[in-house]
Amino acid sequence: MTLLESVHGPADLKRMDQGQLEQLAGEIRDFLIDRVRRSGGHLGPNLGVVELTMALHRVFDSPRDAIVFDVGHQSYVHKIVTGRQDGFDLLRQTGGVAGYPIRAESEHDFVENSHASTALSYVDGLSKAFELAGGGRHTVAVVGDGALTGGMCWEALNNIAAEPGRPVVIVVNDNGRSYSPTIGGFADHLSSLRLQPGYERMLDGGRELLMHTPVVGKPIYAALHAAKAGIKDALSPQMMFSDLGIKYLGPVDGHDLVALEKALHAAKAFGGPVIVHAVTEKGHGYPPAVNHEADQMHQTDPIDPETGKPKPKGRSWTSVFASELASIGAEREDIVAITAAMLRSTGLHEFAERFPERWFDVGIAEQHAVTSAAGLAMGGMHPVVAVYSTFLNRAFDQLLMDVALHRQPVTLVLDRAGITGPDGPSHHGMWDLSLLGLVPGMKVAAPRDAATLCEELREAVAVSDGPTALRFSKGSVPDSIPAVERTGVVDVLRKPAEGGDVLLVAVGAFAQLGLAAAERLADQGIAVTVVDPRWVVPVPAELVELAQQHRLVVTVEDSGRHGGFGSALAAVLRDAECDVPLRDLAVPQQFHELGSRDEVLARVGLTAQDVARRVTGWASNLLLEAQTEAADSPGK
Ligand SMILES: Cc1ncc(C[n+]2csc(CCOP(=O)(O)OP(=O)(O)O)c2C)c(N)n1
Ligand SMILES: CC(=O)[C@@H](O)[C@H](O)COP(=O)(O)O
Ligand SMILES: [Mg+2]
Repeated sequence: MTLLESVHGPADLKRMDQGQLEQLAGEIRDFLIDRVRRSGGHLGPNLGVVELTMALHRVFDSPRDAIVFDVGHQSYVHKIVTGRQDGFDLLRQTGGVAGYPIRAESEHDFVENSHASTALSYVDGLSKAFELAGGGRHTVAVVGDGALTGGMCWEALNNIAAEPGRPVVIVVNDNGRSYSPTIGGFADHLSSLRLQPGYERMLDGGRELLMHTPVVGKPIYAALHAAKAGIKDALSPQMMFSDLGIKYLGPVDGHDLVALEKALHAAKAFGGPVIVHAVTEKGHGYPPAVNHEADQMHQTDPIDPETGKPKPKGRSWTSVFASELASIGAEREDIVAITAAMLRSTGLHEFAERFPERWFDVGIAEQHAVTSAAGLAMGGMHPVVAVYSTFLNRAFDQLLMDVALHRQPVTLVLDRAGITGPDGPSHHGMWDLSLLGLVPGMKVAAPRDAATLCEELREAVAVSDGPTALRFSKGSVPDSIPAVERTGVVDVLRKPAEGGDVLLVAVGAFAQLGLAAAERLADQGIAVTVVDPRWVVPVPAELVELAQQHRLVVTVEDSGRHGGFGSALAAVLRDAECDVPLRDLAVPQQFHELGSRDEVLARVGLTAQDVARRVTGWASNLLLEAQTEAADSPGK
């Protein structure tokens, strides 16, 4: 039996001696590499927190003490040492362990939301609750250097610093990277501290210095800023803002179990808010991850055991966007690009390589990204802000009041729109259409293939009097789904010779699904016209006339039903006094349990077969009614 097989909970860790712990760390790394190569997942981040997580579970008493992981993508080790090794055979899959903490999985898990920069707010609240309940419980936030660039962290720090008596431990997991190298003034100071010669000297012999390092106050980077002048000045007492009460311990070698445990015990004993600055390496212990040039295997797809590489995938929506934006950038100097710490995964890297002065990485700070874009637009630029759909949620007010209210020409490119899959319910891009439909002056396009993505992107950046957005899915993109004709902005993809009974309006990536359902329905004698609206906010007026030419309108969309395209079209038909019945098929407005994109879509009935079955039911009733009417009034 391996040591790892003997670990069923944190208590097993606490019994181990130093030699066993070192051996266990190696076994956990081997376990991670084996399972994540098979399933895909966040290999780099988790290899970087093996020792840190082991030390946390030895020093603190989870779940009595709450350990909260920011984002949560780096919680695999936490799961491994809290009795869930077996679930890794189906990591991030139905029936296995999720790739993020899940409360229903374990009492050791607190936060399921994968949106960054929330952990400090959670521990602020948890620590208040623990104190109100009598105290005696610690709260620990594990927050990455990337997550620390998010504004919520600073809001939380401001509150945590206000109460020096609360036992809040903030472990900064500083590996210098988000997806790409972490940016920003604070990150610079962290890295300057991490890279100062003095840091190495401290590591070698000055451990007691770490334990008695005086306080650093808010803003932390002000004290770290002094690090640029040399490590000794930065840590000298007069530099610290002790009156603000956040003690700073570090930097600590995040792969040295002894140093980590010393620092964490010191933090635990302190009894007030304290930061432990752990310096780690993403991918640590696995050279293919450490040396991975793009993002140190932040996120890997399943690796083919034969080739040792991820299975080849088709051309992605993201790659089509990446090359088209770079082309547009060559034609227009006013086009600038903004990423929130996800340059490559949102496809802005090609633009950035070609126009190094015209792109900005703002850190994991979507709110700032959108309002900064409004400023860039006011200054004469046309910003393109590329974010995953789900992360736009937190920048809604900035879009509404900083961009749209001022009618500024900002283009949002929402990647991973719709059901995404293995990253769970907080990652699905199912809220954007409901939110964007609320914004006066907003224009939203939903391309159906590579050709319409390029076309609609160009149409979007041509708009100069308000915000525009494109939304497209995760994964492979169809090259071209041709239209048989275009009516205004609406593309007709399928037109029955003798006129249609049903008008099927298929939004964006669901064009293929709509066409497949229409084929099934044709086999049953139901004539279906399939159209792609292309621009879905506001609803194209052409759809009213098209609806009036049919007995039934059905909409299919890969977005939340509440406030989605179908409900917006229904309102437009009502306002036009068009009484053709409409049925809207969309993602049910709920949090969808872990599963692949196809599994989740099948669960909610968004497959060609399900759509055809439901349309058959509706159409048959309508046709029956029509026949009955005809029989009841012959000669009419
Ligand atoms: C609000 C938000 N924006 C973007 C992301 C995508 N994202 C997931 S992990 C990550 C990088 C996190 O970096 P860091 O906190 O340093 O953790 P590390 O991966 O280095 O351990 C990003 C940007 C997110 N989860 N939440
Ligand atoms: C944790 C996080 O937000 C991302 O790393 C997430 O895993 C999305 O991954 P994809 O880029 O594969 O959609
Ligand atoms: Mg990091």
